[in-house]
Order: sequence, then structure tokens, then C-alpha cells
Amino acid sequence: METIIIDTETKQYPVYIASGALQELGPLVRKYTRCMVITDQNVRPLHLDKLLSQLPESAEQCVLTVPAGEDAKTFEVYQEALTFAVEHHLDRKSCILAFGGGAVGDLAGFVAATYMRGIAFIQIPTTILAHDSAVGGKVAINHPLGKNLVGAFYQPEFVLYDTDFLRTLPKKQLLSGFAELVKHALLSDKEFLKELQTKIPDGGHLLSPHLPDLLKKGIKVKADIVRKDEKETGVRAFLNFGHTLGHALEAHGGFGKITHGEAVMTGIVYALLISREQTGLQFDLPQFLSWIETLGYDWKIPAGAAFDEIYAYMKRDKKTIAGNIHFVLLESVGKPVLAEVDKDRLSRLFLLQQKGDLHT
Ligand SMILES: NC(=O)c1ccc[n+]([C@@H]2O[C@H](COP(=O)([O-])OP(=O)(O)OC[C@H]3O[C@@H](n4cnc5c(N)ncnc54)[C@H](O)[C@@H]3O)[C@@H](O)[C@H]2O)c1
Ligand SMILES: O=C(O)C(=O)C[C@@H](O)[C@H](O)[C@H](O)COP(=O)(O)O
Ligand SMILES: [Zn+2]
Repeated sequence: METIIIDTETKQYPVYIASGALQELGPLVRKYTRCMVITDQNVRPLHLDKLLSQLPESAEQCVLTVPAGEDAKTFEVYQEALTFAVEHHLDRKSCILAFGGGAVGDLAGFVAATYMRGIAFIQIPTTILAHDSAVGGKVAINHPLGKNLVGAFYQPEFVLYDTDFLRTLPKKQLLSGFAELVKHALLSDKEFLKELQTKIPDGGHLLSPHLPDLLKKGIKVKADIVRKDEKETGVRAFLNFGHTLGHALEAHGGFGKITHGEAVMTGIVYALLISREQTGLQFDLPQFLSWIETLGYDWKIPAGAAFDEIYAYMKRDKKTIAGNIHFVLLESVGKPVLAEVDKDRLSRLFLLQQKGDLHT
């Protein structure tokens, strides 16, 4: 089993990643007085028994099942989870175990960060996307006016990533998670991007035997950034590549209507377009678009999204300072920068991407 160490200012912890990694869980949680499991309606019937078989019998009484997807990241579900923790007598030596994708992880982490001012939390991710979300300690719920607007930086005790869980993911969720891997490659270097394109040439190969190694590479890209800047006072903002537009599309369409990864991929294409004009990025966009189309992405900005409405959401992004929206752009693959972008440019390129005529 490979271990990747996440080294932050507030905590150092391991990400254990392997096929069958779940079998290692028992001894790792023995020290807690009680474990509350938070999972969702889809993961529960598929995988909960496997998880419970690694925990003491009493754990079965302490499982909270929340709605799948973004419906888990609401004030109502957050309160429900806190009530469950109180009613099940979780104390300061208990832990909260997030068992699911990024939505479950973000919710469970925020519950753990705030219950009794913070108790231990453990990430047991089940999606490709969670190679990103389970690492680095951003935990949050959504506000109707914007994505992840209520949250904390709160690191888990460890991440136990059993890649066998990925086999039951539907294609839409494979694609959603893969978008964050593409993001990590673009932030890292050309070789990583080339490797992704070679090893995952089309949508039929998303569950390739190469995937676990590619996920490890993605985690290492993130770990390297989080090590330098845990609380996003600087370079961590680069991990938001594609997210300024992505989060706005998610919020505007109604959380959960498009997946996080679909929205991020659309945002990545937008950031690449802006970069070509603003930083002089040299990048074969038509080749990139052909690849992501073959994978199954629709990178066009949805026809129903009006620029002015999306712009209002982008203004509420957490990278906005004194009303100025900041975008993560690329000077070259592996060389991100944070920059303000002129509104006329944003609007013109938005309409171009909405029209979908970018293959030149
Ligand atoms: N904290 C961070 O750093 C960070 C990073 C990236 C994304 N995120 C957040 O993560 C969320 C998206 O993550 P996600 O796509 O993993 O979330 P998710 O929890 O919504 O999972 C996606 C869907 O897949 C289902 N699912 C999960 N595991 C499955 C499995 N093994 N088999 C079959 N179905 C399964 C879920 O029930 C859900 O319907 C967003 O809310 C996003 O904002 C957070
Ligand atoms: O870890 C980070 O930092 C990221 O930005 C990772 C993103 O993929 C993730 O979607 C994150 O939740 C976005 O953060 P936010 O601060 O813009 O809500
Ligand atoms: Zn993301």
C-alpha cells in the first residue's frame, strides 16, 4: 500500500492508497470512543456492509445516511448531522468517518470541525474526484448564493483510499472526477498531461488499470501546493484553476444540476481561452478539446447561462478581493498565475465558448 504524506502547518497525515486498503481500517480507529459514519444514499447500499465489517458491531447504530450529491451540503443536513452526533453521544475522543465522495467528505469534515469545536475526522473516499477533495482540509457546505461559502480548513487524521470502490461509479461520475485530474496535470507539467492523454485516450478507458497511479500523481501535485500554503494565502489558489466559472455555473444552474467536474472542465476551457489572450499561453486547444470530447465532456457554456448572471456569481467567488474577480490562468502548462481579467474580455470569450466554435 502506498502512503503519501500530507504535510501542512497544522497537521501531518497519511493518505493510504491501494486496492483493498479498507482492510487496514480496524486498528486505525481503535483508539476512538465512538465512530460516526456519514455516508450517502447511493454509497450505502453498494458499500456500507464492507465498511461496517471493519468496525466494531456497535458502529452499525451510528451511521447517518444523507442525500447524495450537493443535497448533502446544505444547512439542513449540517444541522441534522450535528443533532445525530449529540444524540449518539459523540464526545471529544470520538471521530467522524466520511464514507463517500467529495460532497459527503466536505459535509462530514465541516461537522467534525465544528462539533464541540472540533473532533477527529477520517476520510474514506469512494470517487475519483475525492483524490482531490479528501486531501488538503477544505471542508464546507454551500450557501444558495454561492458554492462552499460556509466552511473551514480542517485536516483529517488520515485518508484511506481504497481504489476498488471506484468500480461502481457511473460514467458521469468518472468524468466528474477525472476533470480534477486534468486540472492537476495542467498545473503540474506537460509530461503529466501527455501521460493522461496517452493512458486515458477516450471515455472507455476512464477505469484503466493505470488510474490508481495517475491518482497518486494528482494527489502529489495537490500535496506539494498544500504543503506550501495550507490556508490559501498564496499559491493554493492555483488549485482553483477552472473553478471561478465552474462554481458560478454550479450555483446558477442549481447545485447538483451539473456535476462539479463537468462545471470545472468548462471552467478550465474558459481559463485556457483567457490565458491564450492574456498571458500568451501557447497551447494546442483544438487537440485538447478533441481529447476531452472523446472522453465525453461537453465543454460548451450552457445556452441558458446569461453572462451578466454568471458574472454576478463569479463576483462572489472567494478569490474576489474588493470587488475584483481573480482568475487562475496559465502562462504555460505547469506555470499558473493569478490575475484580474477585463470584463469585456470575459464577456467576449464567454459568448465564444457558449457558441462552441473553438476548434481553430
Ligand atoms: N474539499 C475539497 O478540496 C474539494 C475538492 C474538489 C471538490 N470538492 C467538492 O466535492 C464535491 C464533488 O465530489 P464528488 O463528485 O466525489 O461528490 P459526491 O459525493 O457528490 O459523489 C458523486 C456521486 O457519486 C455517488 N457515488 C460516490 N461513490 C460512489 C461509488 N463508489 N459508486 C457509485 N456511486 C458513488 C454519490 O452518491 C454521488 O451521487 C463537490 O461538492 C465539490 O465542491 C471539494
Ligand atoms: O483544495 C483546494 O484548494 C481547491 O481549490 C480544490 C478544488 O478542486 C475544490 O473544488 C475546492 O473545494 C474549491 O475551493 P473553494 O475555496 O473555491 O470553495
Ligand atoms: Zn474542485
